[in-house]
Amino acid sequence: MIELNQVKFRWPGSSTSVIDIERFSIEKGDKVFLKGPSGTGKSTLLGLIAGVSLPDSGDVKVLGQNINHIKGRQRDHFRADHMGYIFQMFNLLPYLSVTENVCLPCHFSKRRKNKALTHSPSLNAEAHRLLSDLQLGNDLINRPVAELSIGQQQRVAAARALIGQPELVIADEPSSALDTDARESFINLLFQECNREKSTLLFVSHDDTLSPLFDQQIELSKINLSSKRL
Ligand SMILES: Nc1ncnc2c1ncn2[C@@H]1O[C@H](COP(=O)(O)OP(=O)(O)OP(=O)(O)O)[C@@H](O)[C@H]1O
Repeated sequence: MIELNQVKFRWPGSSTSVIDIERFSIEKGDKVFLKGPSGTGKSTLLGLIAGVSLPDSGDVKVLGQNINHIKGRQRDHFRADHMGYIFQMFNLLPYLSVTENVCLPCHFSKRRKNKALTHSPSLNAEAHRLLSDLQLGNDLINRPVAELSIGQQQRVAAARALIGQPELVIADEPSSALDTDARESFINLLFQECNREKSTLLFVSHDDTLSPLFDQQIELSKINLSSKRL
């Protein structure tokens, strides 16, 4: 599902690479918990895997496709078709409603739209199914997303990543603003949706109590030569 070879990445203006990974791979269907101290490059690595950032050298392959060799717009399409991304800052569109935000990936990807429609009679119905499983009340679904609490926005971001069952779900600190009960239903839904289509889950968190739930736990410093130099 994911294969990195000799990948180096340096942020503009920085004198050293934040990512320096010789080899790293994740099998299809695996649920992987990625951890490491703050500022060591976890979000940067997720951005490279999603093709949001491009490495200075090396290969990043997702589903056998070398994504740093795909041109800009095609890369955006590839991401929309195959990946659901829960960003640390959510990246929701504040002027759209909750339902509109969740359905958004299906407007960029026919593949995701068709998959969503195999589960529910309409995109809105599928969005509402996911939101209801995430315990987000019906009264909120038509509200502008900016009016929601941070924990509620986090669940909208999760539903948006899961709609249309992408093969790869990338989650960057997705449960940090949730209380214990909401966190449990959040993780359950994430696993249930990923199991349904054998989606791969790459989950970054500082909450170590969640790590035993995953198939694999990876400490970034173990694979990243740059962390070892810090
Ligand atoms: N857009 C950017 N421009 C320049 N430097 C950046 C940018 N984003 C991150 N960095 C730098 O890259 C390093 C790694 O940051 P990153 O966000 O990947 O760490 P992280 O492990 O995800 O941290 P946290 O656990 O706090 O979210 C940091 O030194 C950070 O300052």
